Amino acid sequence: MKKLLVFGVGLIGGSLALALKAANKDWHVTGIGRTGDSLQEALALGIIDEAASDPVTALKDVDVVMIATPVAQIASILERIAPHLEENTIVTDAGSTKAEIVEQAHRILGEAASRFVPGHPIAGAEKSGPSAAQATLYQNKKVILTPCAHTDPAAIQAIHELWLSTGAIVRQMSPAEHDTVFAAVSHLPHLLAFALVDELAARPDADQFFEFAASGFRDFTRIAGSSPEMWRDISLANRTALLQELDHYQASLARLRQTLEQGNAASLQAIFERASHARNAWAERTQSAQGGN
Ligand SMILES: NC(=O)c1ccc[n+]([C@@H]2O[C@H](COP(=O)([O-])OP(=O)(O)OC[C@H]3O[C@@H](n4cnc5c(N)ncnc54)[C@H](O)[C@@H]3O)[C@@H](O)[C@H]2O)c1
Ligand SMILES: O=C(O)C(=O)C[C@]1(C(=O)O)C=C[C@@H](O)C=C1
Repeated sequence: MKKLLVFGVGLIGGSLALALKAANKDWHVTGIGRTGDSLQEALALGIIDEAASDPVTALKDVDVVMIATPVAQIASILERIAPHLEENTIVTDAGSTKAEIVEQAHRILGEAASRFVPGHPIAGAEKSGPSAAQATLYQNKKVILTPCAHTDPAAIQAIHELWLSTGAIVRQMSPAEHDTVFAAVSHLPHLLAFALVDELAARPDADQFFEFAASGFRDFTRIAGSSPEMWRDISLANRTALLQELDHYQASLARLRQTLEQGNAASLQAIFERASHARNAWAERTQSAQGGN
């Protein structure tokens, strides 16, 4: 019997529990939450075998601790578990940002930081909570691990194998490289979607706009339905890289605005052709890699 302790049994932690159970019936999963209600829901859905409130007893004989809470909660959870971690317990996380979490883990866990394997599954949705969890969420999706030179290779291997068993494709990066990349391809797009919807919704005649918004608006803004707490925490934790991406985007919008103001059809066409070509080529590559994005 292998024991997994999940802090935060929502979309990401719950999907990991379901995927591991689907791959190997031997996993026993305990959940620790912020509210009793969501743990009861996770129990009822068969995501966890047990709900716990005291991390000290819950940590006994645990093989893997997965922290899948919003990123601003991770440091205080590490502080709660640090004094009670057993020699063989490996700690990992699923946070969407990595540099700040790695720094916190080193500071809080001390020696035991060698058994902290930072991770980030590149799979998700705009839905939250245990009811959104799915056993198949990670199939053919990338998971990024960001260990450092001090991370125990056996711990890295164990977390690598854990994700492989969910059907994921595992890659490694440095925390800084991770945060730079995901500021551009994940965090900025979420900010833009939130900003667009917020601006439209604040207009006195917003209802009319929403009444006629169709699939283009739906595609662009799906992610604005995501958890506000999660995205507040991601934005703040990756603030430096995100501000840089915002600057690039604002410069690009300013160029586009000028082109439009000038009525420069050739320039507009050139910008749209480059973007359309790059977007279609990316979509084809990710589709031909068995849907792995
Ligand atoms: N949603 C995505 O698309 C996605 C993808 C990859 C990674 N992530 C990351 O995974 C993590 C979880 O995201 P999610 O989408 O599963 O969110 P979620 O809201 O579905 O689940 C998070 C759960 O954590 C619980 N929680 C909050 N604070 C807690 C605490 N102090 N102790 C214990 N439980 C606590 C919440 O009650 C909730 O049940 C976040 O760090 C997020 O950045 C999310
Ligand atoms: O599909 C979505 O709704 C997502 O936002 C998933 C998404 C992404 O940006 O691609 C969001 C945050 C994560 O950390 C990883 C994946």
